[in-house]
Amino acid sequence: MKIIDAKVIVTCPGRNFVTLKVVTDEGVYGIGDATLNGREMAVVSYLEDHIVPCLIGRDPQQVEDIWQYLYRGAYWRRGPVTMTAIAAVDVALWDIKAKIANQPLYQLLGGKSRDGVMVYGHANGGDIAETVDEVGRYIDMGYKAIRAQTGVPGLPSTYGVASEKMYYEPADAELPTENVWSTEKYLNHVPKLFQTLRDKYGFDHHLLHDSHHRLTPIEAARLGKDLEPFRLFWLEDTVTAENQESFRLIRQHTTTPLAVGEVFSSIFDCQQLITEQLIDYIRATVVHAGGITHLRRIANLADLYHVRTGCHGATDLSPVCMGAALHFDTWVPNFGIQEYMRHTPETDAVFPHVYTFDDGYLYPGEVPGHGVDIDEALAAKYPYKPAYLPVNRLQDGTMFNW
Ligand SMILES: O=C(O)C(=O)C[C@H](O)[C@H](O)CO
Ligand SMILES: [Mg+2]
Repeated sequence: MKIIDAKVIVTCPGRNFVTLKVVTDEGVYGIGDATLNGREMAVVSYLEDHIVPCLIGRDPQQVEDIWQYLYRGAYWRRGPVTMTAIAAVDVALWDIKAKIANQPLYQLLGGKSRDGVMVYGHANGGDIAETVDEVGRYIDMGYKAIRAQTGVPGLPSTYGVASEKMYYEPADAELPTENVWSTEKYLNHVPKLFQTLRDKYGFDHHLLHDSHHRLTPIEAARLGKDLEPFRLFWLEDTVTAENQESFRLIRQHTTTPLAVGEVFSSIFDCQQLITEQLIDYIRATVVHAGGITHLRRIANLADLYHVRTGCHGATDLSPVCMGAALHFDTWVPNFGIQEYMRHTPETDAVFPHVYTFDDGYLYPGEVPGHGVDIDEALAAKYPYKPAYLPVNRLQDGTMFNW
């Protein structure tokens, strides 16, 4: 069997998605997600100009060898653009392998470790009262775990608070929108949200929160301590993790479980975080961390150190990534949770899929492969639209982390 074509498809059914379709001489094809929010076209070029020519004529069943060829062969290792492009190839090849085997992909990884994949949804509101109502809505939909984000008084906008409640999309403009941030206001407000949520709904549901890389280690330690009485499932992305050892300080001060890693692209971004047991959940994903082949290495390392998985699953990760992630989650022994932000009906129509949600769990489905396809004719009706993620400034104008 040989690869005869590899096509990069860019579509914007409300937001941009980049998809790689790898076609074989026997007619079997595989699909991989290559979406890197706000930097989509860099991955398109990486794939079209530098990867596709190297794929033609290769045996698609040599998934590991092709991964190594693309990773080692580039000489310039790692980085989000490279690893997203490699991930797209990897997932497409796993899809092909599972289709040839006539098995759902999780069977090739080692089979089922659980019946369903527990997911968390995103409840958010402009103020505490609205967020509390939204959490109630998620509980009514069957969710066992809910991330709660609220607007902060005195700040015109806050990360995680959306007008379109079910379909959060932060990449909202042709040039980056400017947001304003105050750590003091945020730190004073967030514990009140979780106090109100636990008072109203009790302790039967998992609650999560995302600080979106805006704190210093000592601020994160304080927030973690303040949130301890409310028993969070996790506190996410308190601190940017370029400096992995900064998590030591947070760890020394709080028992609130810590999650990080949605922007990680390789095992080296989290090696110290994992081996020193500085985190509880690793959020690296199939699409941004080198595909199933590389994410599996990260998860296996994490398993040795009591770290569980909690894959990123925002709307900018396409249904193709979600499908692949659900097969991974169904197999991975040290599974923690899977993020699940729903895609719009327009996106779901472009990417027909067999995964289903029921009572707080997602199920990958039983068809051969990862179970997600692309309707190319429909995709062509939604041309690429430039869209950037916002940037963030402190109240005095200083550039900050978004
Ligand atoms: O889903 C999350 O936890 C996020 O933080 C979402 C990110 O802001 C989003 O994926 C950026 O593209
Ligand atoms: Mg996050």
